[in-house]
Amino acid sequence: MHKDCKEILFTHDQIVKRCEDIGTQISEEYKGKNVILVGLLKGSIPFFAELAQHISLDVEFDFMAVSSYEGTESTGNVLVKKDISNDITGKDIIIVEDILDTGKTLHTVRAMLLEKGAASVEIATLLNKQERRLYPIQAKYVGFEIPNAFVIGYGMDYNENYRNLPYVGVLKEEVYS
Ligand SMILES: O=P(O)(O)OC[C@H]1O[C@H](OP(=O)(O)OP(=O)(O)O)[C@H](O)[C@@H]1O
Ligand code: HPA
Ligand SMILES: [Mg+2]
Repeated sequence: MHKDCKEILFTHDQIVKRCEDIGTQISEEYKGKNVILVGLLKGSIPFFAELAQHISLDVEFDFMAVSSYEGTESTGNVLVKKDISNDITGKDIIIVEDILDTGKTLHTVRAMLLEKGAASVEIATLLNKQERRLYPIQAKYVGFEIPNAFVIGYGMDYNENYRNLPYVGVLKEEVYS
């Protein structure tokens, strides 16, 4: 375990198993539809890559780069650094995200994709931190519910570090306090 990690919440094996479950569910629920998976960079990369391999449908990939966090706090400004590149008019979108925390990011991005003419926009998130929610937004697919702690690994960072850890863990408070 990394020295800055207080405890491991979910191992790599547990995450892969949830990706299998969610991938199977999506494959059944979207049968016959043209789905576009929209990954939010950077945090979603490992979850996106694993989940996509368990979806047995023809799917398109697209990506947005959005960020709003400095350290452990949201700035409240969702900055779009890269927008999607495909036409999504009339398409069924699943946003693939690492974590749903205050909900500001997904609330903002979902509205943007609907504004561009998507037929439907649902959310698949690896983690849901319900206790911190400030915006009315819900994920259709959730890997795991987590308590109110700052987590790292499997794509998630603190000041751009720890994204490459193969597990999800809690960051030691002494690292950021
Ligand atoms: O629900 P919220 O409070 O909006 O928090 C969730 C968002 O915060 C993180 O992104 P971040 O801004 O850190 O960008 P990153 O993916 O590049 O790390 C995370 O990847 C989510 O997109
Ligand atoms: O707990 C978190 N960890 C990493 N990034 C985040 N973005 C929102 N919440 C978190
Ligand atoms: Mg981040």
